[in-house]
Amino acid sequence: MRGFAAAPQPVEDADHGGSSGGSSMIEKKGITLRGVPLYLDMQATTPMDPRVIDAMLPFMTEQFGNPHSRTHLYGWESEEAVEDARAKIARLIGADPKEIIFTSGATESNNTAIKGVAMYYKDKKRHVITTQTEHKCVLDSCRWLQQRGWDVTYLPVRPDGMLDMSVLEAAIRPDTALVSVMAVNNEIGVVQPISEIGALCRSKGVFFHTDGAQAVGKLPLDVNASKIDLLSLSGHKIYGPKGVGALYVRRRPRVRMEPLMSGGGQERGLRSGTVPTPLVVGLGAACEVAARDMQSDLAHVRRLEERLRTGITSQLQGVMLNGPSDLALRYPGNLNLSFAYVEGESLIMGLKEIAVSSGSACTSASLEPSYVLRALGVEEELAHTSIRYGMGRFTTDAEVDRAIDMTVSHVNKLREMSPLWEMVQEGVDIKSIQWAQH
Ligand SMILES: Cc1ncc(COP(=O)(O)O)c(C=O)c1O
Ligand code: FES
Repeated sequence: MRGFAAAPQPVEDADHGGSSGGSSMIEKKGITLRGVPLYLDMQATTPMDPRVIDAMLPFMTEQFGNPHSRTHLYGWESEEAVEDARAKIARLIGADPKEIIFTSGATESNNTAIKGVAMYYKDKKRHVITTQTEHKCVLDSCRWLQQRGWDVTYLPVRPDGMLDMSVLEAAIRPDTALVSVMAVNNEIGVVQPISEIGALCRSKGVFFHTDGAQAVGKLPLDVNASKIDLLSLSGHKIYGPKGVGALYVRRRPRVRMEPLMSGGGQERGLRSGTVPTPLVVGLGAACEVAARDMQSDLAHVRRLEERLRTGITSQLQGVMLNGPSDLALRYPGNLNLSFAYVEGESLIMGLKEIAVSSGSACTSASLEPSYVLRALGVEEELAHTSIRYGMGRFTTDAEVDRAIDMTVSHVNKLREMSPLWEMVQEGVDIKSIQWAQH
């Protein structure tokens, strides 16, 4: 991680001549690690930027007032800080501050947008459209509606993860209330054609919601230019705190919705509950920094992605990219690769010294590999050996180089033990083999 003291420092392992003396063993969940793993999982969460922590601290100490207290200075200064944060979030996405609702994160924003809009318009419109590759919280919110009598269309995507505009257009009906399509996919980084979707939805009189958890603060996004009616964002994906997010709700043309939370009527009645000043201030600071640093952050992850991808593919055959290869269509901080001729579980277990995410089911309770990769048509074996490398603002060249070394040496080691790999080396066409059924 570069530059900042608060960012977690990787512990170099002895094999790579590290200087930080990280030979101490860590025992966790039955796995022995040689030190703190190298963190390349920025889609899961990001470390807080020290500038964000600095902004938050006063609101966890002296300035602890309830922002809704109207009768004293403690309340007034908290309210001022909350409104300042709201303006910073609005500025990042080209919105009016009045259109920003604070929530606990993108999960709540997505639930509120989808269920809230569908319930408000339920008498006239009972159809919702989304895609098969959305985040679980979007898919589950849609299932929730289905169980209560709504009709939901889950659109397929192309093999690179992109939504086909003609498929979307054909799915829109007179009773469609909402289209929900994420801006950037969390597993494969594909960037959906948000402006085209917005224009189509506006022309058909359908509201357009986008889950911007992986996009806001990382790629330029403007709610008016892209005709977005509702947008979800999350603090902890953009170097801000966990447990806070926001929902943008358009005022003109006005989007109406039922609140999911009953109570004191805060946030224009759409989200009752005391607004958590320190978290909201942190989100505001994260958005301000993101707006300022977006171009340099992007250039940084573009360079790292190129280094990582070419570093791995120049040394290994049989590596498949999941998602678009065109970097105009993929957020470069996300590189998702599948490794042929290795066994999924051994690959994941062997790479425990790098904190990455996997499309394999080894890491979860389900036995199915990633539904996102399956929706792209990735073969089951390759879905099992997929690794998502997530890079960000604080990722360094040295970390990427270690990830390349570890990946290459581990994949080579597994392939040396693989009879399948031996056959491939000998020129046998694996697909032509009749495997014994059992
Ligand atoms: C695309 C996407 N949507 C929603 C979420 C949920 O965000 P939060 O953790 O803020 O609830 C995530 C995070 O995993 C995500 O990647
Ligand atoms: S690799 Fe573990 S379940 Fe597929």
